[in-house]
Amino acid sequence: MRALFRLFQIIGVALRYRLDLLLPNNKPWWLALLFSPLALLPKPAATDGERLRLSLERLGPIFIKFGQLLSTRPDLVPAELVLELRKLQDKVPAFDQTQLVSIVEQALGQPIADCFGDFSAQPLASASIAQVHTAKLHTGEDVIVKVVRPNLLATIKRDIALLKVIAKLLEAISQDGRRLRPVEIVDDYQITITDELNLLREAANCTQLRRNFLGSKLLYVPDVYWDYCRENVLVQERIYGIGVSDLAELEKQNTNMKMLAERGVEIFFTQVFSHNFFHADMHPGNIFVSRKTPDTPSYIAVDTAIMGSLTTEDQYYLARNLVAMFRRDYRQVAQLHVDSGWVPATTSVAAFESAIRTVCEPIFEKPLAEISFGQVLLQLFRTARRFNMEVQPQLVLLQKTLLNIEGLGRQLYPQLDLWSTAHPFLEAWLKQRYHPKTLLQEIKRFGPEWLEKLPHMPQKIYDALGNSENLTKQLADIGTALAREQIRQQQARRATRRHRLALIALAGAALVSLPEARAAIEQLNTSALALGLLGLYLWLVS
Ligand SMILES: Nc1ncnc2c1ncn2[C@@H]1O[C@H](COP(=O)(O)OP(=O)(O)OP(=O)(O)O)[C@@H](O)[C@H]1O
Repeated sequence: MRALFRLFQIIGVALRYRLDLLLPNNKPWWLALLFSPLALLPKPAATDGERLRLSLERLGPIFIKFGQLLSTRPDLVPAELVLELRKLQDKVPAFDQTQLVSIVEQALGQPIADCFGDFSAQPLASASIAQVHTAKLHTGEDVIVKVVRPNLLATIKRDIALLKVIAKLLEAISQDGRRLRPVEIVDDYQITITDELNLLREAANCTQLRRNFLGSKLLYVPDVYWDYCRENVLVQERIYGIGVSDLAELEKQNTNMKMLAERGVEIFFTQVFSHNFFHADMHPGNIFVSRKTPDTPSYIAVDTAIMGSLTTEDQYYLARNLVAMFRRDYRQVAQLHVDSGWVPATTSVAAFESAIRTVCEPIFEKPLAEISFGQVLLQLFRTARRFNMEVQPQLVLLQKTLLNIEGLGRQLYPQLDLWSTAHPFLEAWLKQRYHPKTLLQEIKRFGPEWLEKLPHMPQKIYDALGNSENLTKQLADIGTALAREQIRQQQARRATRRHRLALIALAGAALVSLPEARAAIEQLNTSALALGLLGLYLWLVS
């Protein structure tokens, strides 16, 4: 019942903001008929993007977050909508204080005062999924307490189910709608938002990221207090950095902006290639700059809910692709896409190469400091999609993060030359991958596993041979059935021909035995007779 009410609410908002005008032009007749009365209404003054943003804001946090996700998919969503959706803010009112206390106490199984010395009921931040409070542990450490909003799961489930219905409808009504891949976007969203609900997952990601950068000059990750972490409560060391978008404050302490921007890029590539574990929600609200050593500045990252990692193969192909792209070796880029299996093996490498060249040449004509790495990848994936590249969620996540990092870096230091920072890193990584030392390490790493499997190998080979024998037999059976069917069809064709021959012979005998018919035949000229005989012959053999 609630879902039905919500559906009507969504339809009401969609009509109010004339979202029907956003639908593709080639909609089916019944839908056009359904919307035809709306044509009588005056044309709205606001742009498509503005109306979409306002309607999402009206539908609440789950839709706002969905809009934010859409804004990170310029590979699918038109640029005008992306710009407008980026304005979506999910700052929502804090939830009731008594509810807050009861959630924390229930989760931790003890009164708040027993855990924290100084718990602030006033949130430091309040977003759609969770809100963050400050506190002090009895041992003296300053911490933040992140608490998931109550009753969120049911709301998310209901809203996502409705979003899926809308997405399926959009896919069903037109080809343009399908091209936007709405179902895929909603699925992606479902995974992201459900992951964000589980703070134990975020805590585990945080611990791993912290370990990866322990002792690093580039990035600091706050510690997690595991004793106080539950699925809906996270307690973490409080950090006191400068927000990365607070340029005035950064300038005030004479931060080395060039180094800061370059270190951002270095962190990204270290995470993707050295650790294979990257922070995939790098928006400015989650990144801080340490107040220590402004001449060699370092970052602090929070909110590790969304992390990405690639398969070893994707890591390798990505590195080679980036290097080939920047050498403008489009043939190799196309070939790598085929070799990696990102596009089907049947793809014409020449046609793909030409398409990549068409989109990339205008980008590479610019000076290096103006080239957007993220845009290059975006254009590449867009082109690859036309060649049936399967969507690789982790690669999309990576490309989105790269766009974020780049945007951030250029804000700090507009002349940032990403390629000069990234290139040596990628070349070194590729070289190191084939270094005998690395191979030895791999053997050491996987050696015990291989040894473990070795005694079972003869049995496995025997089974595989058995399976292949079965397969051969099955193929032989299929072959026999096909041959039988062929023989049956041949026999049927022969029988038809015999019947037709008999029919012609009978008709001929009848014609010859009738004097009138004989006279008529004699009247026919040779070409008509030849044509008739040819017709009879074709009928016979058809
Ligand atoms: N360890 C911390 N120390 C100090 N401030 C923090 C810490 N963690 C989070 N914050 C503050 O709280 C804000 C929200 O935290 P966080 O991003 O983890 O929550 P969120 O609900 O996922 O928000 P959003 O959806 O906007 O990313 C951060 O932008 C930051 O200002």
